[in-house]
Amino acid sequence: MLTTDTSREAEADLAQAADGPLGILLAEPDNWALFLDIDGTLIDLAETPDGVSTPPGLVENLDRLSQRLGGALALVTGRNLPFADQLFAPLSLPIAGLHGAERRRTDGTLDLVEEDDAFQTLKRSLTRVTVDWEGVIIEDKGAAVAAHFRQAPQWEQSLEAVMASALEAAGPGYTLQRGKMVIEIRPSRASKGAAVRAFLEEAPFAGRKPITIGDDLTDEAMFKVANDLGGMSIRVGEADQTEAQAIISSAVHLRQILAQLAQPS
Ligand SMILES: O=P(O)(O)OC[C@H]1O[C@H](O[C@H]2O[C@H](CO)[C@@H](O)[C@H](O)[C@H]2O)[C@H](O)[C@@H](O)[C@@H]1O
Ligand SMILES: [Mg+2]
Repeated sequence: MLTTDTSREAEADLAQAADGPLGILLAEPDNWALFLDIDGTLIDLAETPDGVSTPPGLVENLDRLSQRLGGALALVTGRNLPFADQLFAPLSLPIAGLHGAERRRTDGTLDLVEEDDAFQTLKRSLTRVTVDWEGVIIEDKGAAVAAHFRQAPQWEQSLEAVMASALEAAGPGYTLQRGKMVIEIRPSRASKGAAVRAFLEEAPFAGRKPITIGDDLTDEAMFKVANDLGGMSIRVGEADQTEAQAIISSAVHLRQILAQLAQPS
């Protein structure tokens, strides 16, 4: 029974869940691994980075689905690990954070990035330079930093210039990452695609084909990996250009499909 969004479109999505692109998870749960982006995919976008919330039932459904897949379900996000973890507590799923640069494996071991003094100085300087730019938010994620302009699109060009010169100061270990109303500097050592490949070398992901689901530019790297490995790539929401093989219309609809897939059979 649907508890939210009873539109015809949503019901059609639900009816198609078993027959649609994700129905394969029910048919062959031992053959597939699921890699899920967070913002704009599992949870709805909000005006500010801290303004997001986890919809009721999502944690329980992810837990059930993970069990159904023998644990082969991982989050792959631009967030840092502590923020993502508090969104899905008490679950502690395998996860790649900072766009793939950091990982927590299924066995709980961590692969983290140390931020150095120079990067801390750079983040402080970004905050100082933009302090009077009303609506701009600098999100400190440890070894990555995001400059948000969702509430202040008039600052986009200025932020592009500031982030470009900050990237030069950060040096070759970092790269620029564009996203929805955001410009980020993140470690260049791994992408979301590389994180998916790394998970696929480890139990319980090894030997399975990946299904990657995301909504933004950063997710294109994991779409490409899924396509290259004979898996499946799904974009949430329409995009002018994407490597994804299929589209799911919104995060709401994806959650409804996941809820159905998570139901006991
Ligand atoms: O890879 P994701 O899990 O999708 O994370 C990507 C970025 O998401 C967050 O920013 C985006 O969501 C915010 C909250 O809805 C929104 O206000 C912002 O405009 C979006 O760009 C997050 O703040 C970033 O750190 C993530 O990298
Ligand atoms: Mg996203």
